[in-house]
Amino acid sequence: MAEKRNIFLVGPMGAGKSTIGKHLADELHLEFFDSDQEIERRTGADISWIFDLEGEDGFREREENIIEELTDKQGIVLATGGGSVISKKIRNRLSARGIVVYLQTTIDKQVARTQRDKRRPLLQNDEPEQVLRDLAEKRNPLYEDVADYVVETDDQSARSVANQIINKIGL
Ligand SMILES: Nc1ncnc2c1ncn2[C@@H]1O[C@H](COP(=O)(O)OP(=O)(O)OP(=O)(O)O)[C@@H](O)[C@H]1O
Ligand SMILES: O=C(O)C1=C[C@@H](O)[C@@H](O)[C@H](O)C1
Ligand SMILES: [Mg+2]
Repeated sequence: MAEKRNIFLVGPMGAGKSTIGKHLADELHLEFFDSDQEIERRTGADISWIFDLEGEDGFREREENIIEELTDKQGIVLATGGGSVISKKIRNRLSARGIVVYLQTTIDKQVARTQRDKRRPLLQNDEPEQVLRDLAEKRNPLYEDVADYVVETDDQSARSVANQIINKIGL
């Protein structure tokens, strides 16, 4: 990958972007970033708090800025926020600056993987499964549109998904 030295992970909440991204960066000796964690680190506020204070629009603006900045780097693995692809600007930026891998999963797995932690404001309601279905309907075409590679994550450990990505990309 002479001209494209970054790997960007996209996909819905619970697909494993943050977890798999760390394994991938370790294996490839690349630097790891996570847009959600970077926003939290810089603001000193967790994502739910940012949603409360600034609304989703405020969060999306921060997300766009941070992804623009991080994608200026070379030699990174970036786990993006699950909703970041709704921005055309972000999709274009990801495509231009690296290899984009869409981590796919089923709604059932998403529910199982996200139900225990309270970090995701969009799922803090009585019908998280329905929310995930509605988001999938809107966003799956966007993940597909931006992806160079699609990898299914349901029946493998995070570490083996990372290895599968490495094999697929041919690194
Ligand atoms: N392939 C996998 N097999 C089993 N568990 C997994 C797998 N991938 C991720 N997990 C677990 O699922 C949970 C959610 O994963 P993670 O936080 O990496 O998702 P994410 O895609 O980054 O979500 P978000 O968009 O909300 O940041 C974590 O507890 C993680 O350990
Ligand atoms: O799918 C989404 O819209 C989100 C996913 C998470 O990564 C966070 O960016 C936030 O909880 C919103
Ligand atoms: Mg994450």
